[in-house]
Amino acid sequence: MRPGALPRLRRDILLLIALAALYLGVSRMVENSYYLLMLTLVPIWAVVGLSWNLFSGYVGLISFGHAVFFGLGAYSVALTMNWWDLTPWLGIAIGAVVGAAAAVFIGMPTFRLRGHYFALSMLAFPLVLLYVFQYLGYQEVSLPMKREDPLLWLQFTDPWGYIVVAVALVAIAMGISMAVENSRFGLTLMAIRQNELAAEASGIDAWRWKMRALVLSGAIAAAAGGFYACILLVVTPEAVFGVLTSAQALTVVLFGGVGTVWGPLIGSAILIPLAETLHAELGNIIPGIQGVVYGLAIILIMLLAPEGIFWTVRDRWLRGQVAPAPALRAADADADAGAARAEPLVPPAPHTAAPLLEVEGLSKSFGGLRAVDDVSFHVAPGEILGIIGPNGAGKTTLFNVLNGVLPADAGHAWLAGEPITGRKLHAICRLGVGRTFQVVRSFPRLSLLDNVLIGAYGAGLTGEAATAAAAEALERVGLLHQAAQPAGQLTNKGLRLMELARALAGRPRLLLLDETLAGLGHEECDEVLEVLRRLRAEGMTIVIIEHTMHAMLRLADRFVVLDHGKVLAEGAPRAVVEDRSVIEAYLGKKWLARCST
Ligand SMILES: Nc1ncnc2c1ncn2[C@@H]1O[C@H](COP(=O)(O)OP(=O)(O)OP(=O)(O)O)[C@@H](O)[C@H]1O
Repeated sequence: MRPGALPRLRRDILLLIALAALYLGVSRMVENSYYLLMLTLVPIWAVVGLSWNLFSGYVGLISFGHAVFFGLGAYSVALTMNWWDLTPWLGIAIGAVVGAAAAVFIGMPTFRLRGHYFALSMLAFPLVLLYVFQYLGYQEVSLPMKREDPLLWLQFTDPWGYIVVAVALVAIAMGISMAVENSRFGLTLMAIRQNELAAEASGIDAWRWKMRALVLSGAIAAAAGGFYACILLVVTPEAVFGVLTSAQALTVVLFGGVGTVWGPLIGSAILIPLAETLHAELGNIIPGIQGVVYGLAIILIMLLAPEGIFWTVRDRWLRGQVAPAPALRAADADADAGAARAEPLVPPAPHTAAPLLEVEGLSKSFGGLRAVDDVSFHVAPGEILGIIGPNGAGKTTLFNVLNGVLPADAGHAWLAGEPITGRKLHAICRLGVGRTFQVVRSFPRLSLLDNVLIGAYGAGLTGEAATAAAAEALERVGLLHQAAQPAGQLTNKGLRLMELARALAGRPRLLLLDETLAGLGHEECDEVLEVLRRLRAEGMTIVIIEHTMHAMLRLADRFVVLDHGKVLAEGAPRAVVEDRSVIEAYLGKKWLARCST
């Protein structure tokens, strides 16, 4: 569980129980059968919305095709009842398994796609299944009437029975969503949504987590579809695989609030009654009025509250309130973690003459441009190596190849003898390569502590051990007192130190720092240098790209100079900055004049 999650979870569960009791109480008083049906549909669409939110809301990949899971669930119940006389309870369970399996098949080819390409590809799956089920002759599958045992066959004479089951279903889906949101799972998904590359560079296997989210989401949507079949008693491809089904799932979440358990509930509670009531009153005059309601809802929400009602209301509520007190002290977290965290945050430098990082003949081209050209160097344990060179020399590309953001065209690199080239970004991080970026990659909506926790999770830590590692990393960079602050509110210095802490929480053996001092004032620069020196004193090995030469001269043990992708010079800092070729290619005549005075 995430730090500080328990009180929030308790409060949310109590609120959920109160709302469920209120809903059941109010619906008990309703007698009109159409409105009873509407009151059954509200929780069902909330469940579908929750399932959509579990994937698209947290991961950030918009799905236009959740009808595929819903439809498979509906057909699972209808067909298993017809073929094998199975109770819908079993049919719903089978549907959930089918939905989860479908998620794996859908996720495998589509996770390569980004943004609207992913969204459009998802649209194809329910459309394909719609025609497949029509072709197979399942245009209209009725559920056999079984009135003898209403609870077993989910065929109630009192329509309120359906509402009770629907509320139970939404409570389960909410429980699952709350558990996800307050756990490592949810935090990891939110990090992937806010900055996938940063999450990967922190050791998170984004593909695997996305797949887990889609499997869970598919299973829940299918369960909702299964119960929907029990209410309608007839399943047709258009009703369950149709575009309106996916649109409804998406709309209730966008309207209520994306990335929160309450969003789908709010969206469903407002939009379903609105659409159904208008349909009942005006359906004869304006056929398809529901589609109009959902379309208008999307337009309105995009204009007035783009993140949904929940976030707009919450942000207004919180505006002007004082930021919460610091979440924890590192010492407390350490005590909590007990024996769970045995390894130190900065591993002692090995007593060996062998290099920690070896790079041999590394090359990377973009079309005809050789950004990194046959680069070789090594870094000793505990050393700080400065990579310098003019703009466009290939420094960042070198880092990108070293930590797996880009594949190398040629050459190899080893970390403590283990090959790292050819491995994936998160795998290289797990081997012990921590990275910060030239343009800071934070998770802006998450607190500082949560940002750094991602680094600990990426290293495979969980629970108290992860919290302790994150708190210790924040303490090392001097940010523990701001642990509860959202990263989006940090200054440039704060963000750069946060990235450093996130890399440290993953217990790296080697840190790759890309222009960590960029944009900092003199005093801020000194503060960050002090943090880096302390890390070096503890044995951390660092490779740092930096243009601020006066800082580099005070920090680095050795320089490698890159120019046009090639190593131009290498050696002790003083010798390198007095090298004529380096002065001509990078430092300039002003530097020479300054050195000679
Ligand atoms: N994804 C890319 N696609 C095409 N060209 C790229 C890409 N990334 C970098 N380049 C080019 O490769 C060269 C090296 O870029 P790189 O960012 O590695 O240089 P750098 O030394 O880090 O520069 P700076 O000091 O300005 O950050 C540049 O000419 C750049 O335009």
